[in-house]
This record gives sequence, structure tokens and C-alpha cells, in this order.
Amino acid sequence: MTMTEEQTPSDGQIKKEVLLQLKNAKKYYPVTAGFFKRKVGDIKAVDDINLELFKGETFGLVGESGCGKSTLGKLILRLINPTSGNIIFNGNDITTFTGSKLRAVRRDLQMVFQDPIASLNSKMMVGHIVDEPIRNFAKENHKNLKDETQSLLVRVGLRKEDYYKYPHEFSGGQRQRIGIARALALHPKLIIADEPVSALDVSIQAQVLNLLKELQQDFNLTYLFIAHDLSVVKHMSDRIGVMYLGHIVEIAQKTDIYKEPLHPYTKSLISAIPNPDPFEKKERIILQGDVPNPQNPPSGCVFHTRCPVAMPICQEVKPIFKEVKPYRRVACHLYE
Ligand SMILES: Nc1ncnc2c1ncn2[C@@H]1O[C@H](COP(=O)(O)OP(=O)(O)OP(=O)(O)O)[C@@H](O)[C@H]1O
Repeated sequence: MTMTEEQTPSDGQIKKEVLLQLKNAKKYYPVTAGFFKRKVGDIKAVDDINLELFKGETFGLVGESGCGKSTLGKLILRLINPTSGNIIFNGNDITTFTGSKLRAVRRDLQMVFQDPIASLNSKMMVGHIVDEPIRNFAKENHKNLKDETQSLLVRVGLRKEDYYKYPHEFSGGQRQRIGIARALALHPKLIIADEPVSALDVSIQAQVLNLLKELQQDFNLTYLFIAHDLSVVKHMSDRIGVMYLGHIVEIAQKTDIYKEPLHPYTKSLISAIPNPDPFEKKERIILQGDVPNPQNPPSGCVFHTRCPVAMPICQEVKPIFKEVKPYRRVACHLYE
């Protein structure tokens, strides 16, 4: 069964269908010590996250290095198993899927990686890199595999002849186009793009982002777009989630989050975006201290040690992640 509109938060106007839902998802990596590798603790990379992605949207997931963004992406792709919680995709609880069921669902879930060099096999011809997923998953339905692969290459802005070349013959931006063609080969429903342009020259970034936008329309794609700062996701996203130390602290529609950030951490990220108008005064919010160790996160609100407006309650009570306005959720005692 596909989730219905009634099961999504309602604002009376926007009706959207849920494609993916995370329910209380946790991923703790064990920390071991000594000769016998005794477990001495956990790194709480993803800690009790509730999130839904709507069909056809781009959800931007933003947060500092190490906050758990990639781990969240890997959980959704079922590349790693959650410590607890559930992953619901297209109405099915895929948390415990294995074997042929997992294989089937993997066709719909693809990834575009940050580093196009590391993610492409340098010894393989581009045509075979791109059609590998088809050969693995759906060979029987693809009689004209080469033609299909060549039209995919053309669709991402490469040439038919590039089929016969090798990754080292391309620029960084072109290599990322190869990675995108490969991710599209099985016509997935959801693509997780993990910092897909951060390794590229600034001049090339916009081209690749525009391509991803065009493809979203043509292929009916939903994107989870991972980035470490809010300026990259601004142009791509419909909604944005802000992550801090394994938690999502705020989710909002893009326009709301840039106009009126609610969580103090979101406010600090917004204040760090360079202002294109040199005459407009903008106060930069500098956070104190370093990000705490995820093995020993602060009690209460995990952000309280760096929060410029922390209150006594923040040290003791974990704020509930709740809807404060339609489509607007925040985990902060200021809004309780
Ligand atoms: N396989 C692993 N084993 C142990 N710890 C891990 C593993 N993978 C990630 N971590 C830890 O989990 C936390 C979250 O890491 P993750 O890579 O998900 O963060 P991130 O936000 O994607 O960071 P970045 O932007 O640098 O990629 C970090 O403290 C990291 O060191």
C-alpha cells in the first residue's frame, strides 16, 4: 500500500504522497578497545530520526562534517542496517528485507557520489560503467542495451562516442555526468546525491545542478540532496532538513528556512551564507566551542553546549521534534 495524503502533515493546500519514511531510525557504531576488542561505547551517528520524503521533491539535508548525513543516506539505501527503527519505502517496511526482496527494492534506490573519480571503475569502458546496473538487474528487458546506454549518455550531456572511452579521458564535471547516467540506468524512484558537486569547480557546479533538476522532471525522481552548507542546497531543494550530531533539529520548506530560521543552529548556518549585497548588514552568529564527540553527546538538547540562547532546561531535557507550523518541525525548547 502506498501512503496516502492523509498520513502527511497537512497545511490545507499542499497534498503530497510519501515515498520514503524513517521512523525513529538509529545507527550506533560500536567503539571497541583492547586486544579482545571489548565494546566500550557507541558512536551515535544517527539518533532517533523521523523523516519523510515526498514523491517528486528534492529534500536538502544539511549539517557539519560528521553529523551523520552519509550514515542516514546509507541507511535509506539499506547499505547498512539500522540499530533500531524502521525504513518505509513506497508503502513497504524494507527494514528487514533481504535476498530477492532487497535486490528488487535496490533498483529503485540509487546514489550519486561526491567523488566521481573514486566512484567510477577506471578500468571499465564508460558504456559498461553505465549499463552495469542494467546487466546486473534487468538484462532480459533490454534488447538494445547499447542504444539505450548511448541515449542515456546523450541525455546527461555526453556524446554517443563516449561509450567507448575510459573515465580518465573526462573532466571532473563530465565524470560526474557519467555517475549520474549510471544512477539513472534502472530508472530509480529515489536518488541520494551525497555532496554531488562539492568536488567540482564552482563554474561547473551550476551546470551539474541544472542537469539534475532537468532529469528530475523527465525521470519523475525524488532527490535526497546531502550537503554541508545551506548555500548549495538553496537552489535545488523544496524542503530542507538541518542535522546536528545525529539529530534532525529542523525541517521546513526552503523559503521558510531562509526567511525565518527557527532553530538556533539553523540561524547560525544561515548567518554564515555570504551576502551578495555588500551594503546590507548581516550579523554572523559564531558558535562557541567544537562539535561534541558523538560517542559522548551532551545530555538534554545535544546542541546546548554551543547554543547562544541555551536555557537551564536545555541541559536536562531532550526537546521533542514537533510541528510548530504546517510543514515546519523543530526540536528546541524555545518553541515549546
Ligand atoms: N563505519 C563506521 N564506523 C564507525 N564510525 C563511523 C562509521 N561511519 C561513520 N562513522 C562515524 O559516524 C559519525 C557520522 O559520520 P557520517 O559520515 O555519517 O557524517 P557526515 O555528516 O556524512 O560527515 P561528512 O560530511 O564528513 O561526510 C562520525 O562521527 C563518523 O566518524
